[in-house]
Amino acid sequence: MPDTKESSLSRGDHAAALSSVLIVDDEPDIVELLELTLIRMGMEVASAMNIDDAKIQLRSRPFQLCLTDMRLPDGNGLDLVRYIVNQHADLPVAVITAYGTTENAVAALKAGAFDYLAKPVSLKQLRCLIKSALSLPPMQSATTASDTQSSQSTLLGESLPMQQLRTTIEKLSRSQASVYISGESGSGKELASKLIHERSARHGQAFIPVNCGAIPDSLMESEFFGYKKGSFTGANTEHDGFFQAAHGGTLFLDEVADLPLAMQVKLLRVIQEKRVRKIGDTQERNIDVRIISATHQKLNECVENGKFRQDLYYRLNVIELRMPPLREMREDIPLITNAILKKLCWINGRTPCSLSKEALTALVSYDFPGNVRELENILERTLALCPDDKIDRNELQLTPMEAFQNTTASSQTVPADHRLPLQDYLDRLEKESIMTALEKSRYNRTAAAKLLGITVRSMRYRMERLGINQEK
Ligand SMILES: Nc1ncnc2c1ncn2[C@@H]1O[C@H](COP(=O)(O)OP(=O)(O)OP(=O)(O)O)[C@@H](O)[C@H]1O
Repeated sequence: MPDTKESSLSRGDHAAALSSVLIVDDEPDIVELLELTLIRMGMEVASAMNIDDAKIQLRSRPFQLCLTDMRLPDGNGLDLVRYIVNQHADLPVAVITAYGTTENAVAALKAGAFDYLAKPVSLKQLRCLIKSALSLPPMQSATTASDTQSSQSTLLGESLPMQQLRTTIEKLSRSQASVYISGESGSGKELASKLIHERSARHGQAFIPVNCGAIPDSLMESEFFGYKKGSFTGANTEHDGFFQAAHGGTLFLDEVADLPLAMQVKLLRVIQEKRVRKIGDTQERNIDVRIISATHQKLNECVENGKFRQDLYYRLNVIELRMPPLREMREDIPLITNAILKKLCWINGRTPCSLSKEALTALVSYDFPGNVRELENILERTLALCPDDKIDRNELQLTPMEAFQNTTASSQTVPADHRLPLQDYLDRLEKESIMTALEKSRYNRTAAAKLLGITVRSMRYRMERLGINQEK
């Protein structure tokens, strides 16, 4: 028989009474402690001694959270996590691990656990975990991009890789684990990280994106950790860093491979201790931040050649999400193109435009080294130069090599256009300017971008598009 206990509640606590928690543990003392705490928080509590009993209870009624020990008489807590992820995908499950066994915690997070608590269980952490788990939004079907979200915050595409990606995002949004997003420039890493945040229990809190490659080394520490008034010349007021700004929410570390080694050590410490000390402060303060990181570089190679610390890599890469390049989802190009065109026409107050059949064929055959961002740039440039509402293939001005590499027999009837050599010429000029700026700035991309009057992001995109080696 399931053992169910309810708290006696005042009227005001009624909403909380609807939340019920299943505790799975065979140690009566721990069960009692958890029960007492949860009942005091206004929860309804049921407990199970083993995995079989837990499964029976899970089938018999809905729960809003499951807390399970890792070592159970008839199996491992991980087995229960996997069962819940498969059979009750909407139910967050947290594991309780023995002191110092971080491998178990990481394995549970990888298997889909929402979070973990280390023994001895801190009641403060337990309350925090419960609050987060209960504020998770209901799970969405991830097969199609949600109609309720604007295309700006939706990963568009109906191809298999895109459907799988959305399913994975939906799953890992329901976890507190650190996520590392790999993928080429412009493939939607930042967009994916925003979606993870929006679909997570942290959705009401801040999402702070940080481009690690754009912060001068001398400002790194104060930008990340903040400073107290008077801690250095020019510190006229107290200042919050990225960690304080993201407290309760998500910190997105874009281009994390660009962090200098000295900063990597400091970051690792903050992530491990979950505490931050502002520059000039005497005290460390608790910080609750979920970290999502990304880079277009191969982070494992950066570890191998000593540019990135292995211990930090393991901390950040609990779960890896790979963004497919646009050329691996060619069937999505028409859909994404139309969505971008629609948005651009609307922003510019133009009547809706469309592409000719040949133009669309050319786009679908193009390799897009700069991925969706490059597609956006191509369409923006085309709209600026094309007054008509029908866009032809030659008006797209695709880079010749790639544009003609994969063309079909039918598209070869399109006459050569004088604008293609012009594009070549412009590319050459652009490449020369970038090379000069890079040489002047000793290959510091941030400084070079400043010299050219463009953003670091735009600089990176242009370097990639023009095949300029970034590793110098
Ligand atoms: N599947 C997609 N559907 C709709 N828009 C997309 C998709 N993928 C990317 N985008 C759009 O492409 C642009 C680039 O995306 P984003 O900035 O997330 O890429 P990134 O991988 O973080 O790039 P970088 O490596 O340069 O930082 C954004 O405007 C984003 O909204």
